[in-house]
Amino acid sequence: MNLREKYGIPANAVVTIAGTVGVGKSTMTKALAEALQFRTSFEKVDTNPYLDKFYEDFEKWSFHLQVYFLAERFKEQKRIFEYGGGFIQDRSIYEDTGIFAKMHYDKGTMNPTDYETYTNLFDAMVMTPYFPHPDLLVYLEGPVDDIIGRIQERGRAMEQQTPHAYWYEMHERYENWINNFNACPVLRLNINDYDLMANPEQVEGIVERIAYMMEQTLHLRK
Ligand SMILES: Nc1ncnc2c1ncn2[C@@H]1O[C@H](COP(=O)(O)OP(=O)(O)O)[C@@H](O)[C@H]1O
Ligand SMILES: Nc1ncnc2c1ncn2[C@H]1C[C@H](O)[C@@H](COP(=O)(O)O)O1
Repeated sequence: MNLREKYGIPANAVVTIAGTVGVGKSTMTKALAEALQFRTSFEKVDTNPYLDKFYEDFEKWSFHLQVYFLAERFKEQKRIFEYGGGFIQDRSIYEDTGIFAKMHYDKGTMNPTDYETYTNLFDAMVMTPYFPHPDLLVYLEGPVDDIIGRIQERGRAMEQQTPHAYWYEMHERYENWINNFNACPVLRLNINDYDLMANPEQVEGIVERIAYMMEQTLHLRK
């Protein structure tokens, strides 16, 4: 019996992992997918044709990058829908608009017309049958300096060269964003409370909390 069966998590569940850059989403996605025998939906960073350019010149590439991410995430959403669920998704589509696009618009590195075009496109795309909300959003949080340390260690040059002020601002925005998020149920996990790299067996406790949360929200919906 795998952990999904042990804790009664539906085989068609969709769990999305959210949190700031470097917090540990991909690591969590892999661990949960293995534990639950679910498929994964990852952000593809290495093949993204805009990401490097974006970090070099936010103003020039913000719009291109957001449209690219939106298309990629929508394709993934469609794939999840076609398989009938059973997925762990690395980053939610809500963060693209609620964190990244908004942050660059507010900072003046995405112009107002582009921002309006992007948000119109986003609203039109997510309001389709291909866009069921996830059953649960697992939100990873932790001290910003620890997270910056992980970004430095991971070694993506474009992120290492980005001023720390960018990560501080993003971290603060994430806090505000999650406190107001209500598109689906949320399970908050602090990165100081588990370490899946040193102690992979801790995934079971996380699965248990996911199952409990899902059961509670199903009861509430009945
Ligand atoms: N528990 C942990 N302790 C230390 N480093 C970690 C831990 N979990 C993840 N990392 C490392 O932190 C970096 C960022 O993790 P990752 O899962 O890629 O984050 P994200 O997908 O949120 O950007 C990676 O180099 C990863 O190996
Ligand atoms: N919507 C986005 N806008 C700008 N940058 C983004 C967006 N989504 C992801 N990113 C960046 C942030 C990181 O540099 C990489 C991958 O993110 P990660 O949190 O490490 O999975 O893409």
